[in-house]
Amino acid sequence: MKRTFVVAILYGLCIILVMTLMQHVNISGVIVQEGRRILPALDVHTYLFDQTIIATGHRLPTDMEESLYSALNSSRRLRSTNPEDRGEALVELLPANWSSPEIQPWQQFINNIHRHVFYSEDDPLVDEVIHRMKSLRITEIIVKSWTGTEFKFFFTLADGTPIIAKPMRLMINNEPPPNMSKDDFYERFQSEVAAYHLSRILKLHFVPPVVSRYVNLTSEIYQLAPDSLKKTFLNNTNGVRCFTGHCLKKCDKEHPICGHPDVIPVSFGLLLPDLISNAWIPNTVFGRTAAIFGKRTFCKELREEINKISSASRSHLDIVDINLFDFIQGNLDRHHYGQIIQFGNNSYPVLFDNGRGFARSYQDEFDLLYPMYKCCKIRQSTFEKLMNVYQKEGGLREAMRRSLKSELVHPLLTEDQLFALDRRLVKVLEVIYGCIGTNIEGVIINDGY
Ligand SMILES: Nc1ncnc2c1ncn2[C@@H]1O[C@H](COP(=O)(O)OP(=O)(O)OP(=O)(O)O)[C@@H](O)[C@H]1O
Ligand SMILES: [Mn+2]
Repeated sequence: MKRTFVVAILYGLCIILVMTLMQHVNISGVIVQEGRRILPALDVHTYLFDQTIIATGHRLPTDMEESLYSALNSSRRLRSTNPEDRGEALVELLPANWSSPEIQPWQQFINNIHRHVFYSEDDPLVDEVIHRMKSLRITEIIVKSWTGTEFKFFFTLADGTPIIAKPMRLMINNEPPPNMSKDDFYERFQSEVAAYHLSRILKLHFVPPVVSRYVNLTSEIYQLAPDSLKKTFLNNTNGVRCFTGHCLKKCDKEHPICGHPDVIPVSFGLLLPDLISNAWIPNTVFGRTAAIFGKRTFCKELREEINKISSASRSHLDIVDINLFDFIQGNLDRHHYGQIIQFGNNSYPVLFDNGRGFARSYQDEFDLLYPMYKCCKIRQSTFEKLMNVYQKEGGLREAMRRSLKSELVHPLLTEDQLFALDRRLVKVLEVIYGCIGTNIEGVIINDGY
């Protein structure tokens, strides 16, 4: 009897010991937080990566929030150790005529690109370039032999600013249905503009300036169009002006590009002429290959893939930035990593082609977060930027709404798309929270950028 009692006591003590240990030990390598509400790792995985589970919350639970603020404070100490290195300016690597005194703002913008800083948030030049892109007359329409898949215009504005322009194909509330492949859906000019605003709000400056404008297909396009483009204009029906243009996909009479009746909204992106090379991004980088999910060597393979794209030591953290940027805008179409030729493959990425962002506001593309979830590294400045936006009154959604007010075309996003932004920001922060645990320095990295 006495023996059974002792065994029972010992057994009970063992259970208490194991339970205490479990609170402190990160069994799965994913979540560690003493005394806080924790989801078991397996559930976190399902929660994050099962496409059918969509969080409805736009705020973090209070305990997670507190924990992230405290991680932010600790990580600020990491920051001061390594001041930002801009690297050399592009003007130093361009031919001498780029530094003549008469150059226009768009050329100054290009000159002022640095190896490690595309443009600075407070640079008045950016606003001047944008102002001109919105207001200057189109003086030339160029037909390019390389035009990607869908139709686009190439314009020169009155001060020489080169523009890559995508006309409206669909209203922004026309989202791809659940089972449609991304390649079968149209690009939307609204997404090009909104993605630029998003990059400015998040202060992840890798998207060149893009604005929206109304263009008259008769007076601004037909009058100036080269013959090859003019020939694709269709007969006016009830005054509605349509053309097909030339491109690989959807440039035929079944998919005409039409004005209302001859005015059409268009995105104007600043074209960086002869400055860009494009590296193909393999699927591993987006967590998009199901075969590697859960593989122990995932992060090693990811690093190898990234090294093939860029030799820059910053590139792993750049990829994390790109992925979370694409996750927040719901863009599954990132396939290239733009690099400034003059900097070789050692600089930040330049992200063009956001035409398939803001795609499914009702769905979150968790695959894109897989590399961050799995390798658990994020740049300190990015973490800080995300937290700053999270703390803003009205969140990312209101910041975006305010920013888009400066555009000439409305609406560029729907309410659902604006709401999705905060939901996804919260998801990104949850993944970071899951990574940090007690290992702030191992997860939040200050690489000086
Ligand atoms: N602002 C820019 N400055 C310089 N080059 C650009 C710019 N925007 C796009 N490009 C170049 O033009 C190519 C095609 O543009 P974009 O990717 O937007 O078209 P797309 O029709 O979506 O092409 P794809 O079908 O390949 O996705 C880009 O890969 C890039 O090389
Ligand atoms: Mn594209």
